[in-house]
Amino acid sequence: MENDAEEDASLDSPSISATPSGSLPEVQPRNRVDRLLAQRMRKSQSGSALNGEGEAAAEPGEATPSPPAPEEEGPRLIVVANRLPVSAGYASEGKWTLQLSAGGLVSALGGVQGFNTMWVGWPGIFLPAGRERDALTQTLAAKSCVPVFLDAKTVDLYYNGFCNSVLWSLFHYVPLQTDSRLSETRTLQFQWAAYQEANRRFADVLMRHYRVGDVVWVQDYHLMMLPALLKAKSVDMKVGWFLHTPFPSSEIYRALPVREELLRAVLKADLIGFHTYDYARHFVSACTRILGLEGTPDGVEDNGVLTRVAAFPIGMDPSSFATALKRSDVRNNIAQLKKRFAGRKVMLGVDRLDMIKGIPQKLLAFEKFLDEHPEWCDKVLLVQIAVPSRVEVPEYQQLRSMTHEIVGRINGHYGSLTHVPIHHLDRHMTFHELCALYAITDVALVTSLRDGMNLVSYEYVACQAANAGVLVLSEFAGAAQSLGAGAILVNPWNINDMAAAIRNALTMSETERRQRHRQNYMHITAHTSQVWADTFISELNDTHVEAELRTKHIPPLLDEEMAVNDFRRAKRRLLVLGYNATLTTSVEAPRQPTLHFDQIQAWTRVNPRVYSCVQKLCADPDTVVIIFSGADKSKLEETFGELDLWLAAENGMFMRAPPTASNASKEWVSLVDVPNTDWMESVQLVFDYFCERTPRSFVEARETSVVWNYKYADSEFGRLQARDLLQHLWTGPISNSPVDIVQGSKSVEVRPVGVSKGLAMQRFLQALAAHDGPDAADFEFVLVAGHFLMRDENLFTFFEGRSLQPPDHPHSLKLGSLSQPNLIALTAQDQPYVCKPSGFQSHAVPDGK
Ligand SMILES: O=P(O)(O)OC[C@H]1O[C@H](O[C@H]2O[C@H](CO)[C@@H](O)[C@H](O)[C@H]2O)[C@H](O)[C@@H](O)[C@@H]1O
Ligand SMILES: O=c1ccn([C@@H]2O[C@H](COP(=O)(O)OP(=O)(O)O)[C@@H](O)[C@H]2O)c(=O)[nH]1
Repeated sequence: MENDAEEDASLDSPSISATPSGSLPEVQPRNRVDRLLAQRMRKSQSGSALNGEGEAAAEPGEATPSPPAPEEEGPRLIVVANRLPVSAGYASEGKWTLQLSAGGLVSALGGVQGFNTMWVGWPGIFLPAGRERDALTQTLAAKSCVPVFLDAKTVDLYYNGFCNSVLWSLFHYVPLQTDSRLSETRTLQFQWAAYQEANRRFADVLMRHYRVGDVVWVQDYHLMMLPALLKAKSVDMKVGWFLHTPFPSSEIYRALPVREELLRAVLKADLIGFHTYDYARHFVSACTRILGLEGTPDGVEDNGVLTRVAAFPIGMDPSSFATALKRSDVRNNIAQLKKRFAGRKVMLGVDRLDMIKGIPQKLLAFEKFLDEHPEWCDKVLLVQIAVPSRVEVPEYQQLRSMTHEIVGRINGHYGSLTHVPIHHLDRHMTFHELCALYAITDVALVTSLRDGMNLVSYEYVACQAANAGVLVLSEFAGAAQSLGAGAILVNPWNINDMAAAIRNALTMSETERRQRHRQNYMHITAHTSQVWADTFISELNDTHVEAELRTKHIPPLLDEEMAVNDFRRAKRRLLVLGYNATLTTSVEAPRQPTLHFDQIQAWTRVNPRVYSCVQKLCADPDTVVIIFSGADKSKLEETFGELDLWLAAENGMFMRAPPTASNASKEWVSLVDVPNTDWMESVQLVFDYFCERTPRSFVEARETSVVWNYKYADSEFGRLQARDLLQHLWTGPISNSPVDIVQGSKSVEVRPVGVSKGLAMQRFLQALAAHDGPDAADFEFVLVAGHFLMRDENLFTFFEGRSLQPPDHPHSLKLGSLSQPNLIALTAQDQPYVCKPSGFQSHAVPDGK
């Protein structure tokens, strides 16, 4: 596309960054975070000299990007895209012309105002370091653009190769091609290496310009590694990623050889956006099925860290088209075109010449229509703009030949001396030429085989206020989900259906046309590119603040010595201890393919040193100990039954008081209502089936829960099996049962809904007070140590911010260490407490206590 750059963007293009004020957008504050941001925005707006002087905002559709504002105060929006909104052309020594780049991404972002925006991207030209590169950099700086220079080889492998032959194809449901030559395999490796290298170059350039507080918005499939690279350099950076193409079904995506690397890298962003809910759902499903992560209604969760995933349908700027249609040159153009095509209906196609746009299918449907309705032959014509795109890629070159062949055939067959059915233009139109064409068209044909959104359909609607022309729209374009009500939807693979749709559109009554147009017009004016950008950025700010708040919940490392002192000083103490992997000695399971839970039970032993420490602690009348475990009652009883401590089995489902506690019996009591367990048998059957398929995994069947554990299996294979197992469970035995599925690091547990350690802890404290008197639960020191899962074990939140002391007590509870993700510790002192992942055997039991 960059090759046919002719016009100067300053004369004939929508504004790409009309931000004379350099201000952030005024979005309606929705919550506390929004209000804070809105305050900041107002501050930055009032500080803006240009705004303060009341300079008019640039006219949409006409203005050039605003000058850079490197010295301006306040956060900026940094848009990082493969391509800058302008592509460079050499004029003369030290002089460069800039041409607006093509495609919906640039059109949409061009319609966005109100941000202090800086662009980072490739300028579409190869230049060695030196005077000319410096001159171009300066020219671009005047448009708030920062170039990332790439060499020809990198662009070929990264852009033509990995981006367009691999990712673009696959994301549009075109299967990856395999060549029998060994060199082809190497090519993919080189392309992948170049893709990573190019992403690193973008990251390096961005980091040279980034200022703390800036919002970084990464665009599209070209830069999927960028969120990870940026976060590695600055963990606090606000990073959003938006995909402009479809995200395919995980069944398609999983064919990609580097599927995991790309997913993991984009997941580092704070917010991930797609055009439609379907694409977002596909992405979440790819993360759950390929990475084994958990999909939630808000996004994807990895060990307690959430990446927000949501749909943000893009739009365009209808006002720039309305303004353009009033210009005298555009009106003259409209008049000329009307005169030229008088007496005939005009159909229009505007596409980059791309396989996904379904241009051959459109032509074939037109041919079919003419064949079936010869009476229309000299009464209708199709203007097809096929903008050259990615001209270096062989598939695009083949498409061009094929398209020309079909056009030639149709024109040869159905044309006459006075009429040419298809006006096919292999060229880029200027914005104002396009406006005129849109305005005189009776029927627009958008026949994409797949399309992220398709803004041409929006633009057509924007220019049809007078005519109320008909939009024939592929059901495979993202736009079908927003403009489907007013358009005639077609399956582009069904040529007969499309031919019928053409007839329907050409003969539709004016009343119906106006009704359909009104429907679509309402949509495009409500869902503009401005709304899209404002919503995304506002959501990104919120998400980032929420993530920071969550991170603050992760306590700092504890100081061991201080913890011991705190323990000594405290008058009353509570120790909440896990069992498995906290008090036990780890053992290597024998290398046999089949393992049974009974065997595992037999090997699992409490570390003798730890046991004697726990014994001493229990003997202390001021220290209360409770062992909190997923294990069943019998195991806990057999191991700790003689000690003067509390036991909570099956994650708090059952509790037993110490044998010596006053009024205590050796009876287990249920902490929550004993649930219906009708589902257990069928779940166990599924688990058994997976045990057979997964060597060295085993099933633990308890009274009210069942666990499939693969900690001794091959971890990679186990993870894949766990993913499959989850699918089986969700669609099978538990689909209507009152259960929770809890995914551990190497296990899957099904348990009654609502059983949680937080709730059980609350019941335990009540039981303690009932047994030992109302003061028994007044602790000055609390330690919780165990390999508790982050998501389901809400012990953390139970203690967090809670003072077990009377309000005037000097000690408040404080969160402790996370020296290992699953190990938590709390203390009642001001200073945090140390607890090592190896358990607390080395330090938690002070000598002489
Ligand atoms: O930069 P190119 O390789 O020349 O390609 C042009 C752009 O094509 C793609 O556009 C997509 O974005 C539109 C706006 O969101 C959407 O309506 C359309 O369906 C997509 O195809 C590509 O995603 C961009 O990155 C390119 O710049
Ligand atoms: O000759 C042309 C053809 C297209 N476009 C613009 O290119 C964009 C195409 O965006 P769309 O979302 O339809 O598809 P994409 O090309 O991004 O896949 C639209 O804004 C068009 O106005 C243009 O400026 N000149």
